[in-house]
Amino acid sequence: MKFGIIREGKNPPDKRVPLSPQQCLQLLNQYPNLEIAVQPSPIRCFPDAEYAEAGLNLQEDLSDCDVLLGVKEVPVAMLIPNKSYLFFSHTYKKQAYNRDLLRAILDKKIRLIDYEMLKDISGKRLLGFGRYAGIVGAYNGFRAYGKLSGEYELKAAHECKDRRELEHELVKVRLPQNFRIALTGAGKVAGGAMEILSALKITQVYPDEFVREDFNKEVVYTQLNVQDYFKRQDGKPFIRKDFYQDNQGYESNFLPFAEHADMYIACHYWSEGSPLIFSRAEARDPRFNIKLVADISCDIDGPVASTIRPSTIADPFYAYDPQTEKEVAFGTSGSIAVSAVDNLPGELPRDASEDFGNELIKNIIPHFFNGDPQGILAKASETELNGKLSSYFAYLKDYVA
Ligand SMILES: NC(=O)c1ccc[n+]([C@@H]2O[C@H](COP(=O)([O-])OP(=O)(O)OC[C@H]3O[C@@H](n4cnc5c(N)ncnc54)[C@H](O)[C@@H]3O)[C@@H](O)[C@H]2O)c1
Repeated sequence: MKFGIIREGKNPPDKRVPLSPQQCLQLLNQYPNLEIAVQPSPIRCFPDAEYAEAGLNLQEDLSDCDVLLGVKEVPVAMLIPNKSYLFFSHTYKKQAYNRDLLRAILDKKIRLIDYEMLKDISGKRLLGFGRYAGIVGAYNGFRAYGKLSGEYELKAAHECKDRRELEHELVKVRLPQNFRIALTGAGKVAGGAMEILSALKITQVYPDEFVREDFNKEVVYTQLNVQDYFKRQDGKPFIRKDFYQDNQGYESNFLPFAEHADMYIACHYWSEGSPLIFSRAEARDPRFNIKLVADISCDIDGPVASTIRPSTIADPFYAYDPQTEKEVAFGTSGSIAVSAVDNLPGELPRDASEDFGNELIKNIIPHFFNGDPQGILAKASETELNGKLSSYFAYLKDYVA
């Protein structure tokens, strides 16, 4: 079997890779029947020279490969017919902007395995860039706080060579006594963000303690899950499974936490129809105390009222005025500072890529060699080599018609 690592073709260019040079070598050692070719690229975070130095073949034409691996959507003109591809296609929710891409994939008889659809038997996603989104997003939150307070200045994450340098920057962070942080979510993004909180040695407390206790001037944070920031409208106990099955009949329970928090790090997943976490009206409530939101989830005009637009790596911060419901200059009195970069892993592309590659090697690649007994690859294949949608994605028929 021959794998090919494709050059990213989407604009703006993405520097991330699915496998680093060392990870390619690890795979070649592990699977004697495997070959790997790398398409040259001027923009990768691991330059061509590093792949070449590792002894890997750089080749422009990947038509002799069986499986092609990328990161972002592959432009239609770059698709090679009759191959298996792995990348993030953003098509499973029938996203209109990628309809022509999926049509072309069917037309060219390509098997598309979408990274986002690779799940274990319990339905948990097996790989993604979420952890590094959490790491960089939380870091950006503390960078924003330094600017807001004028107490310290952190280097931008994308100017740090790697995660080590980024963590080293954290020694500059100075927070006031009694500073309190609320964090929503319990997935990979939250895990990454909590790595930064733990590097800062910030103490975690239970949600009920967070709203009740005095922490004797200690800086603390609390992690809130759906049952903490939402409640049932009928007052009955919250059962997570029921909420995931049907999100109607719930409302926000976030205000008690917003009343006791100075900073909010949003790491939840949010689905259409779920309650808002805090509304525009709640942001105006005199009890609402949050001054800074690091919104890693980054749903625009969604559950976090202050996230009115995404920000960029080059210009990551803005502010929201709850009274006028408009954007104002960062630092404006009475406003909520916002950090809402929507491509966070791109700020630390080497570390994020290595983390992704490790999960790919551990959780996915073995199934190319073991007959895929649990159907992990099969269930993530939106299309087949015969030019048809797979049975798992038959619901996309009207989308590609
Ligand atoms: N800004 C970026 O660059 C970036 C990068 C990667 C991921 N993300 C976003 O971060 C978010 C979290 O990603 P993840 O992989 O940790 O997600 P996940 O699927 O693991 O879910 C995270 C948590 O969200 C909560 N949750 C689940 N369903 C919910 C609902 N309907 N309403 C409210 N809360 C719910 C639960 O606590 C769950 O543990 C996603 O929205 C993802 O798109 C952003």
